Amino acid sequence: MDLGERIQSLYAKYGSLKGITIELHKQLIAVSVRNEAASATIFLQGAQLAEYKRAGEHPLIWLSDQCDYQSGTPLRGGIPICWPWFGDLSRNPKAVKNQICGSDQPAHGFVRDREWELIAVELPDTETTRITLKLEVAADEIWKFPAALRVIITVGTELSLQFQVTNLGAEPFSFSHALHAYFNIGDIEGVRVEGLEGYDYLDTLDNWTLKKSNFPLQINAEVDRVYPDVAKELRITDRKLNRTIKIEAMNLSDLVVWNPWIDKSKRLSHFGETDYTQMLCLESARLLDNIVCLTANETYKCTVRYSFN
Ligand SMILES: O=P(O)(O)OC[C@H]1O[C@@H](O)[C@H](O)[C@@H](O)[C@@H]1O
Repeated sequence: MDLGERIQSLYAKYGSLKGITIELHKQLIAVSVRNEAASATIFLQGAQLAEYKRAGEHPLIWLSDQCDYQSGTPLRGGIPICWPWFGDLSRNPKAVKNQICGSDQPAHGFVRDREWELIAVELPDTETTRITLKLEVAADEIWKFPAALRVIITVGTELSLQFQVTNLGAEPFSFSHALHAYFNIGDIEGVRVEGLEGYDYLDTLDNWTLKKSNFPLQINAEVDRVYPDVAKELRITDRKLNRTIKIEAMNLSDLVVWNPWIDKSKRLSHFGETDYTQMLCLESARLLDNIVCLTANETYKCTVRYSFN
């Protein structure tokens, strides 16, 4: 099916549902959701939630103005799904690395730029819309294990994402992964991340040295950290937007905190030089000692709830 036919078929299936619009952003198809509580935009490529906004409020999720909406290029911002490895493949445990053929792979796995299928749109009440996307991954030259992935996005007074993986083959496989959320913030110098105090982290900018967080985290330089086994509930307090964002992760033990600051911003794709002041990534993840191993027919599920007040 070409792009036009795909849009037509999605429109025929879901276009008459209240608050649902099928959109084309240059080369990419998105489903736009609007209900009494909130609005959101979800791209089929990568099952990537790109926007979420509660009615009358500032957007919760940051999306770059410089996205080019081209097939094969993940959008900068939103909540990319990183799977079956997170970050640099060479930094993943052997169980993940050894499954991947070819070491010269892009960061964050290969499902960010795959076309997912929209399989359900549900409207349980006037303030809630639930969107389900699915991707079947076949054994190929990079990855040898058939798997079914699902992302269930609930748009309402809060936003939630459930990620599921089922092993469809006979062999077990392992993966790391993350829901790489970019939060929209008023000004990076006025935010604090609370809930990490007392936890250890690996400072990837200092040769992965193990360090301890003693205070709520304030960001005034480049940050790229992996926190293994963190609290299930974290908060971002944002002085400028006068709000507190709550992140509740279920079955996701780890967290990555990332802000590129000034120099790295200049090297990033689709990222303006001062965009680092408006975003902060808190990425709920399963990494390092907490990677997931699935045997035949087994299903893994995790959920993150994002809310603010
Ligand atoms: O440019 P990408 O592949 O989307 O990655 C962005 C960032 O993603 C973060 O998760 C990593 O910790 C950073 O090191 C990385 O730069």
